[in-house]
Amino acid sequence: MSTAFESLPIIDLAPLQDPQVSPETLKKLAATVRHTFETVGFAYLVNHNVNLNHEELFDTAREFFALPHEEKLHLAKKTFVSSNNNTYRGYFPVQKNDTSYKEGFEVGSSESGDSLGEAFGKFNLQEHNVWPEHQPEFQKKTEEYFDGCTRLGNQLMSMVAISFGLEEDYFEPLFNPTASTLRYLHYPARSVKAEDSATNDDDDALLSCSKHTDSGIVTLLCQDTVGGLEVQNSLGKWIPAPYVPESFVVNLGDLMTRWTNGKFVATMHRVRATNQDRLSIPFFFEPRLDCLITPLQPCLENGVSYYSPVRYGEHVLGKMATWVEYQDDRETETNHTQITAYPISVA
Ligand SMILES: O=C(O)CCC(=O)C(=O)O
Ligand SMILES: [Fe+2]
Repeated sequence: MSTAFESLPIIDLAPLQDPQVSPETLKKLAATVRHTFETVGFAYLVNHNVNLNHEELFDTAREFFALPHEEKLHLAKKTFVSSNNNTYRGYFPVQKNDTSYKEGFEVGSSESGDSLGEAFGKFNLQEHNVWPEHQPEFQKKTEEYFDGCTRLGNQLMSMVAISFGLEEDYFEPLFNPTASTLRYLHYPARSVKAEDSATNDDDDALLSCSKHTDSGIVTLLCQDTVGGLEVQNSLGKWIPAPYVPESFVVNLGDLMTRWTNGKFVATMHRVRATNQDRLSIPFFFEPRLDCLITPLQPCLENGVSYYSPVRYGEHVLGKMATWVEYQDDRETETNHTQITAYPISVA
């Protein structure tokens, strides 16, 4: 059940980095993780084991978004450039009249291919990544970061397992191979005086990303120093989640609520517009495409399960129908090509 939190808790993962850690200490940490996931659904993670040099990571993101618009379009999903083959991975441009105001580039596991389970629908959820030409460093750094986030995602799921009295490695086979997505995001500066119809939330906040809950399991977000992320508490109040050095912001998606039979909360969040460009890099830690999400036994209430089982891949396809980056609408193609570029300053 969500609560009237006034700030995001900080979870110190140092015990996970200690090879001599005792089972009692792990249990204590697992209980903290569970409590946070049951009440706030959002936290900062510090002392994690991802080799995270924020400056370098954001330089990598900036390098991508600074590519010529035409080069980015070459990597765009088929929804935007019908002659391209990639349907699920790749670039999406800022869209006119969108309630969000962002461009992004998405990659999946380098182990994609046939190993994630069976294929689902007209979007190929297991297609190979596309990469900018002549930028081997970009691919290498992105893949390293993807692997680091995957390790951290697995560690968090082992804390969840311990907290419910399950085997520590209960979730591991369900996340291997993972259908996770790493998304580089660039929110161009947006001012109140913007010509295009800027999005305002019901409290009149000008937004760059409209309010939503994430759809999957666990999100690990790395954000730059600009700020703007806000998280809604149980009273409806928006609580800022500013940059904390070398941390991740962790939050849960709707499927985690389902998996825990309603115990863990997928908390609403949004991004306020600023007059500066903002970069963020969410990593959506997801299971195998064929993983069946059935409420966990220890989460049942007197044996009662409140949610029917759903397969991860099918759930994603259902959600995609509502995501603007996947609207199969020829109008969209015309719309976005009117937007020639959103230059980003390269530091
Ligand atoms: O950019 C952010 O801070 C949040 C992004 C987000 O919520 C999302 O992509 O789901
Ligand atoms: Fe989100």
